[in-house]
Order: sequence, then structure tokens, then C-alpha cells
Amino acid sequence: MASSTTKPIFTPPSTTLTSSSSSSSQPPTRSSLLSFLRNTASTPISLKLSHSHPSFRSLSIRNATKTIESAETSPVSKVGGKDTINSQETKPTILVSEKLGEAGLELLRNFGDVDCSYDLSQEDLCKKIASCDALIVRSGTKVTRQVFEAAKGKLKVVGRAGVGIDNVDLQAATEFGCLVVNAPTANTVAAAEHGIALLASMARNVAQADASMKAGQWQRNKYVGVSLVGKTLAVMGFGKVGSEVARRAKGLGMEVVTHDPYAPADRARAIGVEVVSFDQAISTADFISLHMPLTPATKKVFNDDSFAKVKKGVRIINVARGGVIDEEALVRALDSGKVAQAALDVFTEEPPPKDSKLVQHERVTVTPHLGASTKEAQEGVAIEIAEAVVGALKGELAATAVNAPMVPAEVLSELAPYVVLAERLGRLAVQLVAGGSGMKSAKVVYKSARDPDDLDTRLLRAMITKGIIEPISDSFINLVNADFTAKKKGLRISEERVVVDASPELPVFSIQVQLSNVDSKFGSAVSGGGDISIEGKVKNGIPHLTQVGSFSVDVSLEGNLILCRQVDQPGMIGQVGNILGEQNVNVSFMSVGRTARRRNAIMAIGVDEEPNLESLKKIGEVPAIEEFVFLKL
Ligand SMILES: NC(=O)c1ccc[n+]([C@@H]2O[C@H](COP(=O)([O-])OP(=O)(O)OC[C@H]3O[C@@H](n4cnc5c(N)ncnc54)[C@H](O)[C@@H]3O)[C@@H](O)[C@H]2O)c1
Ligand SMILES: O=C(O)[C@H](O)COP(=O)(O)O
Repeated sequence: MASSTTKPIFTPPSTTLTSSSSSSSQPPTRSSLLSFLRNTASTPISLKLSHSHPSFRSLSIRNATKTIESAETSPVSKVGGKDTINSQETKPTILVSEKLGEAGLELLRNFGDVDCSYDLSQEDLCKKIASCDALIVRSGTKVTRQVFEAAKGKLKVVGRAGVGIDNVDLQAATEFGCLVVNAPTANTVAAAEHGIALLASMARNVAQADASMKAGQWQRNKYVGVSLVGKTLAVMGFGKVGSEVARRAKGLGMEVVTHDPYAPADRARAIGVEVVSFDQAISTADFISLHMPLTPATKKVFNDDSFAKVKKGVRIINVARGGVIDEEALVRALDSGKVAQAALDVFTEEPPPKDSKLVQHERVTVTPHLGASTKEAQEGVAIEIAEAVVGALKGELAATAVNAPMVPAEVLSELAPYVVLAERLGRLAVQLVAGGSGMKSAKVVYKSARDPDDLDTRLLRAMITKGIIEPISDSFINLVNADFTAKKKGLRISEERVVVDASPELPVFSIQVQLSNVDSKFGSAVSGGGDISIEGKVKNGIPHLTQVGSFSVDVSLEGNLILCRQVDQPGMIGQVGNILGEQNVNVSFMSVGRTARRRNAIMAIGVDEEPNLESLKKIGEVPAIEEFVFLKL
């Protein structure tokens, strides 16, 4: 482990780092995510993925006052309550590849150039995507790896105007640093209502009787149905739609059980629904309604084996995803009479082949993926997704992010200053590593007065990772792909939470970043344990560096930083201050930490400007200075 006591030759950081700071002494307020993210004029800060439009690179906290003052130069400003782009800036291009409600389109048009091109082939989508900043899809567009590759890094966000994201290659999106957001709530009721509509119409042969009458028949005996009251309905997947279906089915007098490996039993119990095992659910039900997502675990979960376990004459409703059923097995089960009827809104292949046995089956009722298709739901979904996409293009953290940490509003507001601290600590720590030493593991220690279960560190971890990875990566890094890139580089990041005696009002007392098994270009940053170790705290809403190796310091993490180890003696601050002053470099903060009087000390100097090489050389020549390093934040 390097702890050289000789003066090292000054090495500027190899990568140019984006400075994303602003100064504010005001702490953030606790407000809802929406007002926190959108109303920059009335809240002291907003949490931004400051992509310095359109490069969408880093997450930062910016000062609202500063935002308003700089509206002329910022691409985004607020005009008449609408988010608009200043005319001199290039507007982002938003491709909408499937029909979207007008209210959502209007929101999008206020912000960017909107290209509504429906029914694109994959090839045409790939051609178009190279010039798009955002893509909005429903379930009909396959956003494959090929699409992300064709985007060549320009595509910043994919908005899924609905819930299911099985048509988006999330792994590829993440690798390419493209945020995926969805609109998870606006179509819940519509889907639940459609499920109930299918349940009732299947039970009473409405579709078949309608077709028969239109064909000139009057077949009252043929279309005798079954009653719902008193029957058992198994709701498979007790999420947003499933629970709404359960509630409505209870209102129809049905007994409802559910199977959902992740749903809390008390939420189900609260509406009189029992949570049971998969086998128990399917073997006791008269009706089975599917409401789980399509994932590798749920793909074809209804297959010959499961149909063998159902009650003879069961009726199945699927408004979730076609892929959760093995459709050929369902046809066999229908033919054998094991399954009496099925009502399907979704299919493995959409649209299904014209000669699909399932669609043509006389005991199957079908609709062409209409679950979310009510006027109300489509307007709601369009607004929900337009707001999420515009927010993402403006660099705001998305509340409905699918491939980035999604943090609840209250938590986000509380964590905001720590998010900045986290990124800056990561960024500082990596710059302390001597060139060439391969980093393999980093450890983050969160000290907090709160119970470890009470502290959601996902966002902090992601930001520390971003801070560490960005300076050593030549590809584009953001919150979305930082973790993936770290793994690819073989960097393991572990976390530890330590309960300390501090104010429980603060979510985090301090954050420490330790890098193991690496040499440091600033030996004093190496702690007794041999790791590069730095620690920081948030003070009055501002991130501060409070510990470097074994030395206590206290310097605000804004601008750039010079760390010097020196012999503790009078006049040092003056000497360094003069050298910087000669070059018109403004010192924003200075702090000295020492192990013992007149022995070793560390001087941490915050500077607004970047000193030139000449000044840094002069600092290195001050006799009492033993080593120093210049760090960009
Ligand atoms: N037909 C339509 O137009 C339409 C409209 C809306 C939603 N959907 C689909 O409905 C489904 C549910 O949507 P949601 O909004 O309720 O989603 P949700 O995420 O709120 O609920 C899904 C639930 O499924 C559960 N689940 C996951 N794996 C499971 C498994 N193996 N077995 C049982 N449960 C499992 C989850 O724990 C969760 O509670 C999704 O597939 C969605 O795409 C379809
Ligand atoms: O997952 C969803 O939200 C539904 O399946 C709706 O899909 P759609 O937007 O294609 O109607």
C-alpha cells in the first residue's frame, strides 16, 4: 500500500469531470416528489439528472433560484406553467410509435418535437430511432436490443404508456444507459373492469349468443350459462389489477382466493381474500383470473401440468399477458373438457395467427388486447407517460423508473442532499487511486441513528457507484447503467450500515467510502486499515468532506479540492492562499486537520476555479508540504 512521504509529481485527473454543483446554504424541504421535481420555482432545490441537455450525464441537486436566474441559458424554462424549451436550443425529438391520448401528446408537444409514426416495421423503427431522444410505446412495439444499438446512445428514455414492459429489452436499455419508465397506475381500473366484463360475459355466453343471433338464430337452450354467486375465483397475482378484480368479484358474491408469492397476506385479508399456494388456488377455483406480469418465472406457468391440477370445468380469464399460458396446452384442456371456457384479452403473439385454434375455439371469448382501452384510461396513461418522459428528458429522477432506483417521494426528498454527497464521495475516492491500480472492491459504510431497515440506500449506492465509475470509464455513465458498468469492470460494491448515536431526524449521519487493495496517489488518504478511506456528512443541506484517511477535515464539497499533507506549522494557509490568489483562484473553504500539534496535518482547500499547472507546482514546492493532490468534483 502506497503511503509515500515524498512529494508526488502532480497528476491531473485523467478524465474531465462535469461540474454539477451549485451553492446553496438552504437545506431541501420535505415535499412530495411531484412538487419536489416539478416546481423548481417554489422549492429550494430540485433533484435532477442534470443531463446538461441533451447529454443526460449526471444527477445533481440544483438551486432553484439559480435555475430561474439562468433560465436564459438553460434549455428548459417554465412559461405559463408549461415546461418549454428555449427557442435557441434544439428541442428533443420524441417518437410516439403507438396511439397515445391527445392530452399526453399536447404535453409532449409543449416540450419537444413529436413524431407520431404508428405501425413502424423494426427496420423503420431502427432507422428513425437514431435521431430520437425519447420513444413512447404501448404493448405493440418491440423495443429490442437492435433498437438500442441503432440509437447509438442518443435515446435517453423509453416510455411505456401502460404497465407491462415485457416488450422492452430492459437489459439492453440498462446497458445503453437508457432509462425506461412506465405508466403503472392509470389503466388499473380499466383492466380490472375488462377482466370482470370477460368473466361475466363468458359465464353467460354473451359473445357466442350475440354472434348466433346476428347469424339469424334464436338458441335459448344452447346458451344457458353458469352463475357467479357463491363460486370460487382464484386471482393469480394480487397486484394493482388483481386486487381490483378481487374487490369487484367479492361484490358479485364470489369467494375469492389469491396466489401471489410477493403480496402481503394482510393486504389480501383486509378485503376478505385468502392467500393460498399456486396448487391450492388452481385446484379449488371455479374461475381463475390471471394478473401476474410476464417474466421468465411466469412464462407458460399454465401448462399441461397445471391444467391437470385444475377442477374439471374450470373457466379461465386472462387480461395479463398471453405468454403466461401455454396456448397449445389450453386448447388441449378445452378439447378434453378439463377447462370449460376461456376468456382471453392477450395472446402470446399479437395479433394471433388468423387460423389460431384458440381464437377460433367456440368456447373461447376473445378481445384484441382491450384491457387498457377506455377513453379514461388512455387519457390517464398518456398524461402519466408524457409527464414521466418530459421529466426524464429534463433530467429529473423518475418516480416510475423501471431500470433505475425508484425511491418513494418522501424518501427522495429526505435523501436529496445525501445523493449529492454520495456521488461526490465516489468521485473523490476514485481520484485518490494511483493510476494503474485495478480497483476490485469498494465498501460503503452508512452511519445512521436509524434502524438499518429504515434506511433505503439504493439511490445512494447507485450514486456512489456512478461517482466511482464515471471518471474511469470512457463510455457514457448514468444512474441507469452505473451498476452494470461497475460489474462489467469487475468492481464489487458492498454496503454496511452502522447504527450510531445521532439524531434520528437525519436519515444518514455520515457516509464513508473505502477502496481496498489499491495504491493511493495521496498516501494520507489511506486509513490505518490500509484502504483509501474518505467520509462525508451533510451540513445545512450541503455535502461536506469530514475525514480523509485518519485525518479529520471539514470542507464543503463544491467546486474543486486541493488536499495537502504538511508539517503542522504557522503560515501554511497564507502561503497556499497567496499562490492561488496570484492566479485569481478563489478559495471557497479551508480546513486543517492534524494528528497532533506541530506534527502532520492535512489542509483541505476548496477552490472555485481550476488552478493552472504552474500554481499547483508552486504549492508542491512549499517546503513544509509533503504531498498534495488536486481533485475535481
Ligand atoms: N390487458 C391489458 O390491457 C392490461 C392492462 C393493464 C395491465 N395488464 C397486465 O396485467 C398484469 C398485472 O398488472 P398490474 O398493474 O396489476 O401489475 P402489478 O405489478 O401491480 O401486479 C402484478 C402482481 O403479480 C405478482 N406476481 C409476480 N410473479 C407472480 C407469480 N409467479 N405468481 C403470482 N403472482 C405473481 C406480483 O407480486 C404483483 O403483485 C401485467 O401483466 C400487466 O401487463 C394488462
Ligand atoms: O400492460 C398494459 O398496460 C396493458 O397491457 C395495456 O397495453 P396497451 O397499452 O398496448 O393497451
